Amino acid sequence: MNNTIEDLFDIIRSRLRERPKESYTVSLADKGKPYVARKVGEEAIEVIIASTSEGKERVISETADLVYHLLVLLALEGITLDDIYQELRRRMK
Ligand SMILES: N=c1c2ncn([C@@H]3O[C@H](COP(=O)(O)OP(=O)(O)OP(=O)(O)O)[C@@H](O)[C@H]3O)c2ncn1[C@@H]1O[C@H](COP(=O)(O)O)[C@@H](O)[C@H]1O
Repeated sequence: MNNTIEDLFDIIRSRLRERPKESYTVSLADKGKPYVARKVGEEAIEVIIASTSEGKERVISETADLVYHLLVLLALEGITLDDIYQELRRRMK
């Protein structure tokens, strides 16, 4: 359970390398980085809406969508989770 984000990120990166036809990740990436970045913004707005008016279950579901789309964007940027962890650790007081 603890490594779920790492596992999902590995799957996303392997989809982008191997490009299987049925992959949502590949179809998303094919629309271009600006499109993926906008999806991250949309999913963030959906988290806000869920949090202000739709309840905990919807917040969990929309957060999962947000995390997935953010991981796809990071992969397209060539950023690793270690890069993010390093930055978080640098700020840690
Ligand atoms: N975790 C996810 C995940 N979360 C959300 N989504 C997809 O993100 C989309 C979000 O829905 P939206 O309504 O916002 O978007 P949409 O209308 O379907 O699509 P757009 O035309 O707006 O791009 C849905 O189609 C979800 O299926 C995900 N798609 C894939 N994964 C995982 O990513 C990995 C790779 O998946 P594939 O690339 O499909 O093999 C697998 O482990 C999957 O389980």
